[in-house]
Amino acid sequence: MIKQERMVVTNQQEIAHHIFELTVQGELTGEMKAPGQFVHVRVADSFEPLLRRPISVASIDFESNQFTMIYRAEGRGTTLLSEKKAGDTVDILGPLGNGFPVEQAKQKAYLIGGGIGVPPLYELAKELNAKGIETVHILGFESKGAVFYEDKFRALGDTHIATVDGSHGTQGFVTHILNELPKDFDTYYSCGPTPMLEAVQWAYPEKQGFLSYEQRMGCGIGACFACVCRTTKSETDYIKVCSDGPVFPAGVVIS
Ligand SMILES: Cc1cc2nc3c(=O)[nH]c(=O)nc-3n(C[C@H](O)[C@H](O)[C@H](O)COP(=O)(O)OP(=O)(O)OC[C@H]3O[C@@H](n4cnc5c(N)ncnc54)[C@H](O)[C@@H]3O)c2cc1C
Ligand code: FES
Repeated sequence: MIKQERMVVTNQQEIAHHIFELTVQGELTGEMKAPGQFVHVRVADSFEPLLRRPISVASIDFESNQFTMIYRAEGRGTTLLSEKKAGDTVDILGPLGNGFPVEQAKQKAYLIGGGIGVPPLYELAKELNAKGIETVHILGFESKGAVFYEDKFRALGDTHIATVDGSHGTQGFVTHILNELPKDFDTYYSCGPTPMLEAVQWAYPEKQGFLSYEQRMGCGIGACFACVCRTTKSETDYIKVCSDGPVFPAGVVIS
């Protein structure tokens, strides 16, 4: 069930350049169903900025009723959010959308992420590992200073890093790493910039894949049509990324 709750900040820290890890506590956590779901965050108590910011759930701890988000503070809203301290409260609406289908992987999965698309793959990796699925993580960032959670992913499986400027790991994009890796997996999951999702789909036309799309949002609950995309089904068929997605099987969304 979707809830709106003033959740309590239990921790906030900068874990890479302009990248913040924010953990909050409250009953809304208990409603989360799948990795890849997101929440809609009211970044300030003032009238402005009015629109909530969509942020993915990066990690869930049901025992302590806490979940963690990882976000890049770049615009006005996320910069305001980065000023929250432990003990403050944040107005959160969620959980929203449909996440990654964990049950679809059989033995081995590739998790492919780019930039701020990496966070939801962490909870996904945890849940797949808990089910005995081997995960390989292929993660792309701008530069060494923007890399986060490398050790946490390594603790869960084979992890490969690409940076655009070559300051860490392989120079280039995740696709440079994919070209070198065997195709011995049954399912891939991906989240990141749309051109990256397109490239991943092209790389594995024969594999089962699930992609998480990012789209500008208004309501976040399927009521305003701000986030519609066309689909491959027909000229007139549309989906709403917020409520039908953000995760879709490969080959469904025309981006
Ligand atoms: C389903 C989903 C999950 C996301 N998960 C994460 C995450 O885990 N970590 C993270 O850092 N970012 C994530 N994003 C992107 C994040 O929502 C934007 O970076 C953020 O809204 C920008 O807000 P701002 O205040 O920094 O920028 P501003 O420029 O002040 O934003 C102005 C308006 O544009 C919208 N907007 C700007 N950029 C984006 C964008 N890329 N996607 C959607 N709306 C945008 C804002 O929501 C706001 O309404 C996600 C987006 C979606 C749709
Ligand atoms: S954001 Fe309103 S319908 Fe998707």
